[in-house]
Amino acid sequence: MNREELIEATRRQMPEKRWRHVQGVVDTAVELADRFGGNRDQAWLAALLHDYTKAWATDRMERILREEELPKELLEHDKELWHAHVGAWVVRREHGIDDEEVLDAIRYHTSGRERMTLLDKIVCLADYIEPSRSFPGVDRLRELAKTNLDDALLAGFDGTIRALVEQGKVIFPLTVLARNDLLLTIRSSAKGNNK
Ligand SMILES: Nc1ncnc2c1ncn2[C@@H]1O[C@H](COP(=O)(O)OP(=O)(O)O)[C@@H](O)[C@H]1O
Repeated sequence: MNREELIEATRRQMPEKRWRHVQGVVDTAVELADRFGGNRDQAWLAALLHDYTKAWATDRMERILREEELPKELLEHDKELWHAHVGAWVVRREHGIDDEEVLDAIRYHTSGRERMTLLDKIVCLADYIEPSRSFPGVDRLRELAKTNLDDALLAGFDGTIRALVEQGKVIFPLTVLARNDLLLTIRSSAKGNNK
């Protein structure tokens, strides 16, 4: 399958508004890859496929989550988180995507994880700041993203965690682990710079 066919197959999975979001994430992820020394082909592919099953019916995703080798604890958490792992599984199966770094960036684009790779960070941050996103604080993230990937992503996770607490929602713990890990990385690199 060539690039155009993959684009078309992805576009068919979702309504127009979500497709515009995906296009924004693709453009932003490639920009971030150029800015921070990431691989632009992997950034393009992971961003294109990151929301592949986002618009699928919940029961379709649930069936895959239950029947395939996917983390069962997701079933206890917000359904919003399911499409990331299910999407990675589906694009491997349907399109033969076998680049594990790309698949991980898809799997962890919503929750984050500890020790995120550069590609994970690029896709996750692009998802927060692509041009059609509007939420309180998004402009601050865009500003931070001009110079510092980790600072911008940390601010993104902080905002997500804060919003989930304010809404009284259960927090999928990987986001807290991702946030703590980033914070410690930022602090230790600041100490290193002061030596
Ligand atoms: N750790 C978490 N626990 C629970 N819900 C979360 C967590 N992280 C993100 N979410 C929720 O997942 C959703 C992600 O939505 P959105 O960013 O539109 O999806 P996508 O990342 O696929 O583009 C938001 O509703 C957000 O509150």
